[in-house]
Amino acid sequence: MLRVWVTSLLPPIVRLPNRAPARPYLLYSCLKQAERKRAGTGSKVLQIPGEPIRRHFKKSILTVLDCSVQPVTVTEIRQYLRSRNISFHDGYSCLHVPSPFTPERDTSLFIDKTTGRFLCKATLLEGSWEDFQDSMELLDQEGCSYLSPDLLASYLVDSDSDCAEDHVDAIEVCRVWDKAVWFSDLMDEDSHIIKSMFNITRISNSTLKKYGVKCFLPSQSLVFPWYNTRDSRMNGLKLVSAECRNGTVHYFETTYPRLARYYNLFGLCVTGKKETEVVITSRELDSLAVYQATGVTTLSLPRGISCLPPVLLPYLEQFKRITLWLGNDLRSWEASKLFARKLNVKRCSLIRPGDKQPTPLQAFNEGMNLNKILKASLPASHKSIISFRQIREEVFGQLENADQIAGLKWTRFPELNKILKGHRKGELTVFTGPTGSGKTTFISEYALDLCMQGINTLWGSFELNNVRLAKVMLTQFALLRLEEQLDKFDEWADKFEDLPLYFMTFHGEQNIKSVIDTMQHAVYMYDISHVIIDNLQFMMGQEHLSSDRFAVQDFMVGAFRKFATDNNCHVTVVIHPRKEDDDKELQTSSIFGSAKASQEADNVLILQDKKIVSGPGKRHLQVAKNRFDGDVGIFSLEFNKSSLTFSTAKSKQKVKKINKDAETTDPKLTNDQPKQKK
Ligand SMILES: Nc1ncnc2c1ncn2[C@@H]1O[C@H](COP(=O)(O)OP(=O)(O)OP(=O)(O)O)[C@@H](O)[C@H]1O
Repeated sequence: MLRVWVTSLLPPIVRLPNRAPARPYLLYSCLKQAERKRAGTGSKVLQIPGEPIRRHFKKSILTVLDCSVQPVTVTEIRQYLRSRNISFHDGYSCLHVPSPFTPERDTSLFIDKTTGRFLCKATLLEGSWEDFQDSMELLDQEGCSYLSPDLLASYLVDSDSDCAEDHVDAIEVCRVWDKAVWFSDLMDEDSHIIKSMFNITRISNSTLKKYGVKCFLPSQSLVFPWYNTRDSRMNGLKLVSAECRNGTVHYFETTYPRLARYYNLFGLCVTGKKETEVVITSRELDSLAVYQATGVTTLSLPRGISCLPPVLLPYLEQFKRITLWLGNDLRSWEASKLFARKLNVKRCSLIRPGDKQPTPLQAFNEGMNLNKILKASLPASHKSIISFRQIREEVFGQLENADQIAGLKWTRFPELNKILKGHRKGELTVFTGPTGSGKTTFISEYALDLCMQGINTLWGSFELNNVRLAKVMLTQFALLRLEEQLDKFDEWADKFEDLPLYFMTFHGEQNIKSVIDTMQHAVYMYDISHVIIDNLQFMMGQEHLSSDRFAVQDFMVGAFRKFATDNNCHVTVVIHPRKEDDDKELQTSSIFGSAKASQEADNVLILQDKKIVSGPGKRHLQVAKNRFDGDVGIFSLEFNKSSLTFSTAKSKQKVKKINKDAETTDPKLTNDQPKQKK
């Protein structure tokens, strides 16, 4: 089965005046002749964004990672290409290959070195590594020189629900674009008011026009178009509106299509094919500022610092030098380091946030010399041995931004912020609690809270199936008993769908290697920064039954620790305790096989439900280890059965410091076999 994403093979649904929308059509092909002969290639590594996944929900609610395909390495890809005498050029993030979809067979096809996914820039056909191999087989079978659109079209089937969604989007794009006006056509006074709202009074009308930015007067929004690189038709647009509340201006973005399917590298339509240097920013207005101040080629990312979708990498292959200037806070700095790895650090340099290096628009508005800031960018590649001089600025940045270093704060668990200080990238959190005490329910809300603040989250729920987990999360998200208010389902499900939330399809016993491979893949594809594993017992596997289970557990905790550090990604692992003693609360030593493993975790959280609990439903959350600043403590949680949430109890009990030395080890500990929930 070949699944490809085509933006241009079918006629557009609605035509815009002059420019026709070419919204991506999600197509499923039935390449019966090219049935896979190779074993294990029947399913996909990843769900294509926007694809309808769960039929029993009205709309697709889960973005699922299907983990059944073996990851491909760049060596295997190269070997395959050589074995078929396909010439290729080794690019920065992709291999450049002659496209089997164009008669010219020019090198317009890009194969991602990490995932094997391909994109043909000439036809905008997209697919997996298996799809590419199938296409090559089909080429042989058909005995033709290339796979023409006519030939492919006969194998392609539309996805009705996406077409319907595309149709609605295209109408809206058309309506907004038609009504929007150029700044040069506005009265000076109107133009000034709107520019002031967005702090762009210094951006000229000609810069705005060059980049196709219009103004949509009914909502006083800026309109950023998304043009198709192939034929300059319109794929969609982004509307940015400003609203003043309590003296502060808030900005809101709406995209067509919805954000998960919005892949606009803004500025690409005005970028020359021969340009070799580019500045990448996180906001369209920053790109306008950089361009106007310096004249350099500049692009901005479709979803800011939250992700760099690999599907965009082929468009950046032409650049020999990339400067990432993503913002003026720590999260932007973290994102620029992460994105540089995807882009290939050798060609990247980064602008470090600081007083003298604010966001591009701010720097431009303050009359700073942007060329000078660009010149001061730091190479992203670093040697393994460095001197303090090289990291001195970074140390200063950490001290200067102490609050940001402490991590993202939970909005629903202020007590947790008091003890743990926040959620930080690259850490490993181990979470335990007695059987059936509400571990999954709590950790679901704990992760949802962060996800709602923009933390790209990947769930590995091996015990509870994804539909049941999503039902819990959706209830916690809506803070409503949705089964009694089904009429509100769509409203909440629509909002829920926009969260950067992904699920692995694993269920039941799993092998740690395939789980780690999938996590690695998800980090690359979706810039995941928080992975939740619920729970570790499901990775113990049959092969380990004879060996010491605690040693195996230690090994796995070590593997997650390494993953968290290597990928600067937070991993939260749920672990069942060893034998529980009804009279005693759990402690760190109730969890692990050995002290070595407890050293691996940065944070240890325990959901307590025994001695210190007075009423039904009451729980306490104990922070038993906190490597960041050593503070440990405990606070009470109250369970709300209708919203399935653990709001922090408003009791007088303050955060209590716990004496770590009081912990003892229970020598009579036994294994706790995992049970799978239906
Ligand atoms: N504090 C609570 N009071 C009462 N019921 C709760 C509480 N917390 C969770 N529940 C309910 O208890 C059930 C089990 O919760 P959950 O699956 O989160 O527990 P768990 O600790 O993950 O279980 P297991 O040990 O089997 O993994 C769910 O139906 C949940 O709604």
